[in-house]
Amino acid sequence: MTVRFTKGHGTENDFVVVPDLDGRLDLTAQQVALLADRHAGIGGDGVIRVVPTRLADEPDVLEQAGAAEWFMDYRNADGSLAQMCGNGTRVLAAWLRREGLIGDGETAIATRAGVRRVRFEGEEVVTHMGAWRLVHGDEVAERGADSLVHVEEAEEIDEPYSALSLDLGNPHTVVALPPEVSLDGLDLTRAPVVRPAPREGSNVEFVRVLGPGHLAMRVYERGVGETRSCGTGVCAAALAMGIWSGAADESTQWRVDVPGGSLRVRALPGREVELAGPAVLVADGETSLL
Ligand SMILES: N[C@@H](CCC[C@H](N)C(=O)O)C(=O)O
Repeated sequence: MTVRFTKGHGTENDFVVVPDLDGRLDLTAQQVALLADRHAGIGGDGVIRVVPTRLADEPDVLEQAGAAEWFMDYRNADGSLAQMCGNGTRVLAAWLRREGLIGDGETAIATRAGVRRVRFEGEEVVTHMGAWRLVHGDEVAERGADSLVHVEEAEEIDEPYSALSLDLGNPHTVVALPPEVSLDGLDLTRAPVVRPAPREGSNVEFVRVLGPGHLAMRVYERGVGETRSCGTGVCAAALAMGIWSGAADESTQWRVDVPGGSLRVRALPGREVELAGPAVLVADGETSLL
């Protein structure tokens, strides 16, 4: 079977966008992994199947059909499902606009984490990322943010870093690197170990403060490995920094530099957050699915 695809990226977090406008494409995990394979397939950190929300086969998504015409069916490169992808929402919106399926105004996109609103602002695309929450909220309030979650860079390195777990629709664990540890020097060829182990796994972000409201971040994405950017991860990193400094609930803004570029994060009142950055459509083609 042959499918149409577009390769796109947001700060070099890259995706294979596969339109499924009549909702007939039942992508298996193996097919996704092959599409995402950088040697044997098209290559990407994830695959985005674009499907009308009313044709989605997941009840929680179908419920969003009245609010959002299009569903971002996001899969990680290993074929696993993910609830949300911040960079993916911008690339999907750029693709929908180019295809004439949406206009220039704000659009709503259904995701497994609920509806996300996306708008175009000049060269940038801005996503309202919805509500965020602290995973260990009550304990953080009682015991402070530092001692609850630990991350080891890899299994055999036994110097854990203190971390904070946040839910952005998908799970994140953020480490503020101690000053003596080099962000560039981290070995992210293997998955960092999070303790206690989150039930559904976690994306892990390592962060360094570069200046007021300015961070640098590297990320190990669940279901992928190290990627050059992660939109939900950038939001989690900025918010964690805000929590550690006591400013996450205010209208604070951050610039977060990642290996693939730079993104802007704005904390909104009511524990919501917004992400802004580029979206690039690189190439179009056809490929066969085995
Ligand atoms: N890169 C994405 C997040 C993709 C999903 C993630 N790997 C997960 O499994 O939660 C982003 O830009 O947010």
